[in-house]
Amino acid sequence: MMESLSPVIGPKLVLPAKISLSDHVTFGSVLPSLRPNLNRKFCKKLQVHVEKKSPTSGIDFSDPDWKSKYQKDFEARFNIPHLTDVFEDAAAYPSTFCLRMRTPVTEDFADGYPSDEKWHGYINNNDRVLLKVINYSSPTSAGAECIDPDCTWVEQWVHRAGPREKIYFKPEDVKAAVVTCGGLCPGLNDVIRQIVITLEIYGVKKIVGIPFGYRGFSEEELAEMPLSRKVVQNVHLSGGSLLGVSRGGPSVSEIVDSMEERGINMLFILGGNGTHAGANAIHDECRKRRLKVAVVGVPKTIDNDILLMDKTFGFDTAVEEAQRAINSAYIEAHSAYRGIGIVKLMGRSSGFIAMHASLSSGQTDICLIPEVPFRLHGPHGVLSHLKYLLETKGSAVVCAAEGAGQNFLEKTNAKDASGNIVLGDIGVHIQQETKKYFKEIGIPADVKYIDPTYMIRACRANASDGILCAVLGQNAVHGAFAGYSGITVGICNTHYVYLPIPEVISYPRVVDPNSRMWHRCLTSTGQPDFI
Ligand SMILES: Nc1ncnc2c1ncn2[C@@H]1O[C@H](COP(=O)(O)OP(=O)(O)OP(=O)(O)O)[C@@H](O)[C@H]1O
Ligand SMILES: O=P(O)(O)OC[C@H]1O[C@](O)(CO)[C@@H](O)[C@@H]1O
Ligand SMILES: [Mg+2]
Repeated sequence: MMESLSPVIGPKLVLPAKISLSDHVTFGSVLPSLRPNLNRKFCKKLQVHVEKKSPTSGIDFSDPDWKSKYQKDFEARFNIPHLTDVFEDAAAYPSTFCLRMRTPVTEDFADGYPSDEKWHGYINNNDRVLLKVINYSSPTSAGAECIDPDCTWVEQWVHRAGPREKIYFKPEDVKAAVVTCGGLCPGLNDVIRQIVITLEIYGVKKIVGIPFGYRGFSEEELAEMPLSRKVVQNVHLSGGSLLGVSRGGPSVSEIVDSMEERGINMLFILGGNGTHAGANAIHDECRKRRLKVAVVGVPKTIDNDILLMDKTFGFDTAVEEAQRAINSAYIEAHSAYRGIGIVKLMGRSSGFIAMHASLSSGQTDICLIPEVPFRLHGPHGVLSHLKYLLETKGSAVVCAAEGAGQNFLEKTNAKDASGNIVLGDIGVHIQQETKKYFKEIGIPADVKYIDPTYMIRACRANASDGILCAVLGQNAVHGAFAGYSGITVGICNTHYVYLPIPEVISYPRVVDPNSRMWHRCLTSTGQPDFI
């Protein structure tokens, strides 16, 4: 059945005024700037949560000043909350963070490591990073992200991350806490380590880890873990989280009660979309209670589903591990008589892992992601193509993201402790349907199924993620000392930035089927349209 919806954006639409919701129209195929305008019914169908308020709705593009108005609005949206917004007279102090340091004479460095030189390597509060760097000449350009119908160039600046000259906390008054929430992700220990090391360089002595995610704030048997450079020195050499992770847990007000009791005034929260929603709510609650607290997030997700960033830490490592599974599937399939290897990879609502692992391995013939609808049966379905591949190549490899093809599976309505929907197993389904299909048509096929599940995230970070984690961890501490709260750290166009939390979690980032990267994946696999 076809549904229709009418995104409202202005007089001239880049998209047809009425989008027919057929299998061809997905959230990802709609221009990113228009996505927030899509109606909830449409987005619910695609399991994508959409911001209520659109950044572009209500803009009159016939107004000659629309661009400056948009830029002003953008600046306000990307303003990063600061302690002085609430505490106008909050005192600022010269930073105790210094790189030209001397070896401390004693263990006592309450004022930061000693230095005899004036340090001039700080970031100016007015430094900005350009969020979007491509000037698309036409909305029809592959992957074009447009604000107005003509795809006019609009500068979008965000705040540069790094150490500031003035800090808003005296190190001796700080009790800093680190917490890791959600699922595991390679690099969690690397980030914890850098946060602790950087806090010590500022001169902070009271640093604790909250065990097992937000639950550690409420469950009495979970004692906070004292952290120091000595404790974290080698933690990055193993995967997982030194502190443990969990889903679900106490309410925001219970968390803030616990922070007050413990005297925590700097909180570093590592997690994905859900965790960041929690972090923002904790920040809001602290403001409501007029607590001088800095809450800083560090986005963690192997799924890479956080908006605006080049990538999130752990993603690269997960892709590297995932391609090993694809390689095994390829070897099995290639060595078998008429072999088919099927690999299922994590990716709840985004197919980034499957797409990148398919591209990096170069051994995938069919890549299936949640953002691109497909059929299994029928003349244009996946199974017919598998038959063709067996006939022409002798073997085939399918890589499916866990969120792909959920429409083929029965919904259980089951949810995890955080309220995330528990998905059906698309990998097993494809395996069963493939076996059935080839049996029915009387052609032999040797089907091998690999589900690496937790193996792609329960490992230590690779070198590239290790560096990203180090920079993000350090910047999180610089942001907190600079007096910012309700922010998260990220990498945009290879530069490091602070972003207000609501802007990065208004909906999960998904693969854009109109992007060059998806086109490259299609070029690499050579797969047809399965619709
Ligand atoms: N809207 C919300 N407000 C407050 N807390 C939330 C919200 N959503 C989730 N949380 C809390 O954040 C924590 C982590 O959420 P979730 O399990 O969804 O993981 P995540 O951060 O999205 O990471 P992952 O990518 O592994 O799913 C949980 O403890 C959950 O209770
Ligand atoms: O089994 P768990 O811990 O709930 O985690 C599974 C989920 O975690 C993720 O890796 C990250 O959100 C998803 O891809 C996956 O659905
Ligand atoms: Mg989540």
